[in-house]
Amino acid sequence: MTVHIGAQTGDFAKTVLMPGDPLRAKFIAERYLANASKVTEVRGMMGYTGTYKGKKISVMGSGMGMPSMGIYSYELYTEYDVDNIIRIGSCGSFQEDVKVRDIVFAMGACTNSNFASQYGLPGTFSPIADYGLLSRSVEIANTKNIPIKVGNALSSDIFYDDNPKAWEKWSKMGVMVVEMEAAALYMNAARLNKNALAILTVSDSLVTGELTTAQEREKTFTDMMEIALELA
Ligand SMILES: O=P(O)(O)O[C@H]1O[C@H](CO)[C@@H](O)[C@H]1O
Ligand SMILES: O=c1cc[nH]c(=O)[nH]1
Repeated sequence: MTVHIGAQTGDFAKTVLMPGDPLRAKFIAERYLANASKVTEVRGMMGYTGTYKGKKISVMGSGMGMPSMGIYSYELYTEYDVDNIIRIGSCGSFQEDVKVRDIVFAMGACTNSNFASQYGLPGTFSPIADYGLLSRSVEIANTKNIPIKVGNALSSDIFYDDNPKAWEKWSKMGVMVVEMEAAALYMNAARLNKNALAILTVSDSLVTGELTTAQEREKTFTDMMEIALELA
């Protein structure tokens, strides 16, 4: 047990799927996992372990933002011997050709957060996905005939930006989407010699203003969930 996770040693699988929303974790456990049992619910951040096609898999919410993902991923890697964390999140599109419901694999995660300052590096760090997880996820998507995009994401500390046009500068640099956790996950994985990947579904577009509902974000982004389950 940790301060933030109520599970016992051995309760988590080597691979944990992590949506931001704990209700998306519950949905995945109920819909896809056989013999799922709840292993933690401290602070309402539900985590479950069960099997998918005979493989032991866990799924747990990360909460929103880099501090929350920073805490949960660190504890899973260091206290529960987890090797792989696959974030399955929603994101906003920065590009005209990245449409609502498209799936984006975050090869890199730019950030406006100060998370990396803890490492005291003499320069900037580029948080990147594990290549093995990334390349296998591309193969899985191709096999399933699910179209995907692979590219750069922004992990932002800010959802409601004082400057509503701030995203346009990231867009000019080819950054595809914005979300709020991948960079912290990638940095924890790098520092702890573990593996991570963020698979994202576009829930809204900063370009067009199109939006999906909270319920759609919880229950309908199933292609992303199924790719992550095959990858685990
Ligand atoms: O749908 P999730 O995984 O929570 O991801 C995105 O949604 C939340 C903001 O609405 C942030 O956590 C962001 O990263
Ligand atoms: O962080 C996020 C997630 C979804 N949509 C956004 O615009 N931002």
